Amino acid sequence: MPPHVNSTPHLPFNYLHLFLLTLTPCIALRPTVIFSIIYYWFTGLGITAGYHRYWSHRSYDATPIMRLGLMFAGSGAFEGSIQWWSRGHRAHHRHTDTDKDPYSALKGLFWSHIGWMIYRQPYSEIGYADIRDLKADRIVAWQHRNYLPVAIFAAFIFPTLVAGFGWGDWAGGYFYAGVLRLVLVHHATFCINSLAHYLGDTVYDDLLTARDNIFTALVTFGEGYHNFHHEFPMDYRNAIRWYEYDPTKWLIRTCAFLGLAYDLRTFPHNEVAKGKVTMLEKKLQAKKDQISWGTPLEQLPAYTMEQFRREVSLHGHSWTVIEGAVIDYSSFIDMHPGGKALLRAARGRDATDDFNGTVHQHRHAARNLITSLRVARIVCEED
Ligand code: HEM
Repeated sequence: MPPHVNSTPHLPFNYLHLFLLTLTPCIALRPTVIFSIIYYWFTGLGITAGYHRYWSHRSYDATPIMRLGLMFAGSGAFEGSIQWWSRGHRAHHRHTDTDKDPYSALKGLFWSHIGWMIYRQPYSEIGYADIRDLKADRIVAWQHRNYLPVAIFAAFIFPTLVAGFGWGDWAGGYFYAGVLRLVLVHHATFCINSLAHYLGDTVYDDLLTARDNIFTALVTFGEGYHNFHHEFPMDYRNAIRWYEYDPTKWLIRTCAFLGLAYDLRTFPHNEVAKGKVTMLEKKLQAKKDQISWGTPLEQLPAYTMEQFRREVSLHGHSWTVIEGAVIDYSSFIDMHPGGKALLRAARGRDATDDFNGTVHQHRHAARNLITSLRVARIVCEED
């Protein structure tokens, strides 16, 4: 082998070089990237914990310092003033899925995500929502009056100043922590109106489009348990179990621990359970409706015991009586696990006791089967 030929495979220098070159901007931008991620969460949670769960739904109380923080954070998401946003949101809850709902999911995914902001519905067409409490809130009123400068400062100037003065990355601060972060926060929070009304289960109520879904929760700072939220909007949680993904709830809990938030409202557990069971019953009923359970007993012809016996002896029917119902076992006798003889012996008489344990304690399969074999019902002589 010639001396210059190396048999060990190696990464060609130019590829390695290229790889390191690609990494360089990331390494140089690292503080900006980290800051952008933090600012993304800060402003996103400003919408979910502030605009949404605090001001729109009053699901907890907060100290003035926390309210100021939430106002600043929410302003950085550039989604309108608290007053404007909460008014629309309250209308959305009150008039969900109707023409008065500003972001009705029934108008399509695009409309509920972003269309409602592009093609603005006239203000007068949006349903009424009481916002007197918001108008009386000094922080809300101040932010509403000064919205544009406050939002421009929180969304663009502040992140630019932090990255600029902090580590000299003025352009990165503006672009990554300002513009790009804003676009991402917008779409994440817009998903609450769009995806959260499309994906997932109707765990508590199926009268509305709102749905519970873990994927939507991951995208929306925990607002994806939306069926629960529409059912119990005054609850500070969207996901009720502590471990279920709802960072907004975790933030509020942490703030309560630090003394910044208090009076966290939760809907009584028993009532939440009722909601869930009601829906389970509904789903179960829908499943039951797909199965034939035979003719309902009250719709079958009525015989007295005397008439029943006469019918059997006159026409030779293979009929027996079990729990007040006349059962025609002719189509089943060849398959009866207890054999033909016992069924023949039950012909023309009330075999309820035999069926219920004297001879054999029948289980669900037999009980379900007799609903399809019923041909009449037994009534007392006087009836
Ligand atoms: C006409 C209505 C009846 C139906 C639809 C029916 C149906 C069935 C079914 C599905 C089983 C097997 C599952 C279970 O044990 O629950 C079974 C078992 C049995 N049935 Fe019935 N049955 C009827 C009436 C009766 C009567 C009137 C007697 C007795 C007088 C009887 C005696 C038995 C016995 C002894 C077994 C147990 C068989 C074994 O496991 O070896 N069955 N029946």
